[in-house]
Amino acid sequence: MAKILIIGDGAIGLLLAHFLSAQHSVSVLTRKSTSNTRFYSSDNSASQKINASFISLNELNSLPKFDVFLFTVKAFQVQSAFAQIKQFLPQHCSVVLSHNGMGNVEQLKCELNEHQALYFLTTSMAGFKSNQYIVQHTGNGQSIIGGCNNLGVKNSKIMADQLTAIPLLNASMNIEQLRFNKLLVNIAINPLSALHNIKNGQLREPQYCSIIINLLTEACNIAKAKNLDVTLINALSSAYDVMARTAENFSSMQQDVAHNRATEIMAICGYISEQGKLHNIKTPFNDELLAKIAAKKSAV
Ligand SMILES: NC(=O)C1=CN([C@@H]2O[C@H](COP(=O)(O)OP(=O)(O)OC[C@H]3O[C@@H](n4cnc5c(N)ncnc54)[C@H](OP(=O)(O)O)[C@@H]3O)[C@@H](O)[C@H]2O)C=CC1
Ligand SMILES: CC(C)(CO)C(=O)C(=O)O
Repeated sequence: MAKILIIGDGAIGLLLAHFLSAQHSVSVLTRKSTSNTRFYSSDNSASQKINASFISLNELNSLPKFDVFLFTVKAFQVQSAFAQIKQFLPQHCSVVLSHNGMGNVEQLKCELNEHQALYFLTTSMAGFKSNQYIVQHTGNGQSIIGGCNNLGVKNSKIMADQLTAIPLLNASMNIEQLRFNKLLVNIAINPLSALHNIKNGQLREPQYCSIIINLLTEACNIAKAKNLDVTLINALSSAYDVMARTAENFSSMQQDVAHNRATEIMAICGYISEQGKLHNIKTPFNDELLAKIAAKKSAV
């Protein structure tokens, strides 16, 4: 049984707390009340109490050391959350990041020692919070974990076994490729659904076809420059497949914009724009969408 600290009690943090607490001792770092009970709810069954301790930052000093630190905050919150937690990392531990979009891994790699393994967890499970203390589990999907530094790559299978309470979890030796594949889906769906205030399935209408092709063409040019194995036809096919499977859902970015919250646009189209500058590749469609979504709410 590992001692796991989940940083962030959002939808994904609560879903993972629910599943992992079946096999491990789980604490969840929250900025909200620590005394309220949190609940997990799914379509077919009654709500269940999440069997984890909810703690605030100033309680961390007095707790025994954790083995695993799992960051389930938004992409643009990782650096500040990590800065708060760094002093509590033991010499030997595992750090796991889980968010949509790119970024953060290179910065965190430099902050960890050779005994601190770094992993990335991508997940297609879906949930939302119906209030501050209840998570609704709305979709079952695969989760994949892969190592991001030497120790993480070496131990990725062991880590997947340790976190096997997460449904449909597998290990990958090429997590960067998988992250990029997920990025392509998010580029095709998130900003356009947010801009036009529509459900994912509505993006299959013909008027969105050319912009989706242009956005993904730019992203594929970046992937090639990074020697990743990506083709436009596969990127389009995955994006339209997810649109069909999540046709009735609003994307996370649509929900962020609708609730006037900061979005993850910098880690999605912003990443393509930034990499375009680095590799001298033009990315006008991603640049334009980045500007339009950033104008709605500053993400940083
Ligand atoms: N929800 C989903 O179905 C899916 C989400 N994802 C991705 O997973 C990531 C998390 O998503 P989601 O759970 O929906 O996002 P939320 O915004 O619901 O959760 C993030 C949580 O982190 C908390 N937080 C941020 N910074 C800190 C900090 N320094 N210390 C403590 N808590 C902190 C926030 O607290 P506060 O409320 O106080 O700001 C918030 O509760 C995102 O990248 C998302 O794109 C991926 C697949 C599916
Ligand atoms: C896969 C997709 C697009 C599902 O809505 C998603 O990851 C999101 O909304 O952020």
